[in-house]
Amino acid sequence: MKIGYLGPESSFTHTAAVNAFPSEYLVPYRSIPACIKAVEFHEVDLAIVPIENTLEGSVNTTVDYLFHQSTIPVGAEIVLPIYQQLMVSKENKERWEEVTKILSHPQALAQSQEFIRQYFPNADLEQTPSTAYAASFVSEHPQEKIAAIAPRASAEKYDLEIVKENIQDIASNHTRFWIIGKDEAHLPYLPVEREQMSIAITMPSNMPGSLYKALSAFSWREINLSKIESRPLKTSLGEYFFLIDLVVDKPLELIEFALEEIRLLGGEVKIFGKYGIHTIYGV
Ligand SMILES: O=C(O)C(=O)C[C@]1(C(=O)O)C=C[C@@H](O)C=C1
Repeated sequence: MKIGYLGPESSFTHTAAVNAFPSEYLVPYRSIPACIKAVEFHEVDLAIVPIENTLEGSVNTTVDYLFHQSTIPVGAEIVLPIYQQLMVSKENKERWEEVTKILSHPQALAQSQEFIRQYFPNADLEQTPSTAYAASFVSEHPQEKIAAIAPRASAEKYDLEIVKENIQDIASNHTRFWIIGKDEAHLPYLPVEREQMSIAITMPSNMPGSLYKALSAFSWREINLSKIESRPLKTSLGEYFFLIDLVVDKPLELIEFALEEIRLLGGEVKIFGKYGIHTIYGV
């Protein structure tokens, strides 16, 4: 089986992929849309993409692409602890405080903003396609006064020196990843903690209390929501869809009835998938 991921090797997504699929063939891609397209064009069987982080919230690129441009189902979720490290070339390890530019993926820069404000308030911040890409760039430009924020695995892979450890704004930082694709996602090495369903609903714009009415379909059936968030529909100002995660601890029929009730109210429902959540520990 071929599994696409946001590369290069040693990115957080790569770590999630290695833990989920230790013996499958992993294929790196340069962006999240490229990973999703690789599934659509059958270049890979499944892909793994980040969906949400404790500190920074939803990964909008993933949410928007899956909502607007794709019908690929979600088959499983992986939760990975995220520790950000500041790393420089071996040549710069004694003078890391002179760094004038920090490179990383926007999510990693945002997750480390308190650290950056405290230690490098004047540094330029440059966004890269992934954390591992930032680390590889630093290793290719060893003389430049630049640093990368990336995983420990990237420092090992690109022979960089970690000069400040675990610089993310909170100790307990996690990212959720979705495994997407038509094929079933079998993860024999990672036990399922619980089941969840993710959906997007769009309610008629001129209906007072439409969100309240939609949510009551879950409420009176005692279906628990673990997330609700609005995203722009990209049609006009004030038009949104709602991304909702439902806890699946009751018969599925009950959820199906609730979704049917929302449709009868005039709402549109897109089901991303019903899937198991697997947490990776000790990485
Ligand atoms: O850049 C990486 O290493 C990634 O795998 C991407 C990504 C993300 O998009 O959220 C994954 C986990 C971390 O939250 C930071 C970055």
